[in-house]
Amino acid sequence: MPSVILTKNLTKVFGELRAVDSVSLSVEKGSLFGLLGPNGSGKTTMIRMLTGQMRESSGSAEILGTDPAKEPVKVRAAVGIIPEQETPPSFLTAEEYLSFAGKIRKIGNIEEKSEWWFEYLDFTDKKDVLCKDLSRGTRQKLMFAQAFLHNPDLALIDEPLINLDPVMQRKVKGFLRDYTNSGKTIFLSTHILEIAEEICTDFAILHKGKLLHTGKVTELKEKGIHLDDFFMELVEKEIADEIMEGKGNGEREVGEKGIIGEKKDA
Ligand SMILES: Nc1ncnc2c1ncn2[C@@H]1O[C@H](COP(=O)(O)OP(=O)(O)OP(=O)(O)O)[C@@H](O)[C@H]1O
Repeated sequence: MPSVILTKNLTKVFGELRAVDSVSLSVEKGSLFGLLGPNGSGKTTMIRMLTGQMRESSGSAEILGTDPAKEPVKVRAAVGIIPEQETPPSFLTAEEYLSFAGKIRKIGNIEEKSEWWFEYLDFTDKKDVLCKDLSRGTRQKLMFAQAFLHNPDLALIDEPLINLDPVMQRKVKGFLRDYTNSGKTIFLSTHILEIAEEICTDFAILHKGKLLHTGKVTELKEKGIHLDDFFMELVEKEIADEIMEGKGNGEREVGEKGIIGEKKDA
């Protein structure tokens, strides 16, 4: 399978902090890829670099064959993006915002497509409401619609389900699964492990900017391991290694009852 996202030693440094630290990963076409990590582990910084919103300090990335640092506008035109802080312009109504997003992306039949999204995500009654007066969940629906309006080959979405009610979450999860089953790719950042386990095909775990593991969700399922147990043990082991500074030798054995075994190369 070809890679739609490829990073090599991608790094972002803020002063003394290595927010993303030499991350090399590959995301295959058609995958629903979950980027998992605790608060502050570097997920949003990764997405910002991959979408050309932020330049890397070192290393490189390729998105659909394009370097987002060199051609950010080309990358942003091709992909769908839901940024972490959803902020549709406050002075536009929901309908005006989708129309504006459609014009920027030069999408035909924008009224018809917007109508479909209003109905699909069940917020037709809010289309004339100013974005500033929308609830957080409705703003998230709007950001979701704008990201998928042009049917992108790749969407990078940062915590897209967090403000949605259970009924809407189920609908969006189904949409994401169908979307990737049709050959498109989703790169999803979340710290809700249950959602990742339920819908993702592949996952990567970030901790303090470092890639601790990448793998397939089915591999864990076949071994009867829950993603949250795997995640907790891996992150706790990393923290223990940090405390026992200098002791780590690259092995990640976690004792008799450990589920991780040894560290897999990223
Ligand atoms: N512009 C910035 N300047 C300085 N530090 C930053 C900046 N952006 C992010 N950071 C720091 O980089 C680290 C990674 O932040 P990031 O937002 O990427 O994490 P995250 O995994 O998305 O977190 P969360 O799950 O809480 O949203 C954090 O320590 C954060 O404070």
